Amino acid sequence: MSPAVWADGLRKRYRKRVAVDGVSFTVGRGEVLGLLGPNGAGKTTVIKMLLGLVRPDAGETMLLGRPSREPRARARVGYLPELFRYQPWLTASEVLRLHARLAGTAGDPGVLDAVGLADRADDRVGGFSKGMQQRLGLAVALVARPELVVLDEPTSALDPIGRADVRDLLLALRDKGVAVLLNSHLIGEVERVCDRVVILDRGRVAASGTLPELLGGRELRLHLDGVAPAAADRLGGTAAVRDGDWWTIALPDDVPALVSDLVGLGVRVHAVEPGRISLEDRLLTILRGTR
Ligand SMILES: Nc1ncnc2c1ncn2[C@@H]1O[C@H](COP(=O)(O)OP(=O)(O)OP(=O)(O)O)[C@@H](O)[C@H]1O
Repeated sequence: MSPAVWADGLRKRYRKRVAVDGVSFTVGRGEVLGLLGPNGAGKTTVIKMLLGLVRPDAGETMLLGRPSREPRARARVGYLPELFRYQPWLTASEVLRLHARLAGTAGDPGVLDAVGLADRADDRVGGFSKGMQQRLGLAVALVARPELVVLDEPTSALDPIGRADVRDLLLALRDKGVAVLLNSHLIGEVERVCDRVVILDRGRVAASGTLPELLGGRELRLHLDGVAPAAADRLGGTAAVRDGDWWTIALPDDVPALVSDLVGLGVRVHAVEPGRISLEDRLLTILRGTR
């Protein structure tokens, strides 16, 4: 089956400013991909090129196996834009009916419930709080039962419970085989739900990979006591980071040999575990390294 998103060599320049400079990536069916990067990195421009809302200067995009410019490709795609407003005089269910009709489907009657707005179905959107508008935006993105959902900052206005609800919603979509492209500055949220991450910086892909590829397996944490200078040398000397009885070192090739050497040097080894840095730390390292 063709991937949900296929983007190859995307470029976009606004006057003299290069916004996107050769970006390629894919989103598999049923995969949740996070797009991360600092302000102005080009994330929204990439999303708009994918959806045919901005014309790329170069590069190609396919959605669900069809060129993005074909309306039939976009019919199976749900989109929550970063900035949006619905007609304030319509009720929530009228907004949804309108969008279902525009998509040419009967619409999914369960979406208001899924976003926690079932009890506000007949209220006018003009009286909704920001977070409620964002929930409605999510419902609009989902109403036509899409195979791909593109969400640009879906939780910026949501309270912590709302964010947790959206996380559950995204995981449920993935379980149904729906692909999700998520643009969010909330790194913790991306870390919790995304299978893979693409990090953009100044219009280019600075790094990409699965979370284990980006975060895991590079460090080892050890809980030790009785570390004499010889043992500290074996741990890497000044390269080892010590926090009380916990030591963090670069992952050695042979962990059992290290442990046995430490024991031989009189160290008591209480715990040895893979060190996993946070996505936030990794992101900062990558972005600082590319500047
Ligand atoms: N319509 C436009 N006209 C001129 N420049 C634009 C336009 N849209 C985006 N840009 C420029 O392109 C660059 C990338 O912007 P974009 O909105 O894609 O970034 P972003 O990664 O989504 O940022 P943020 O995290 O702040 O939303 C920025 O330098 C921006 O000023």
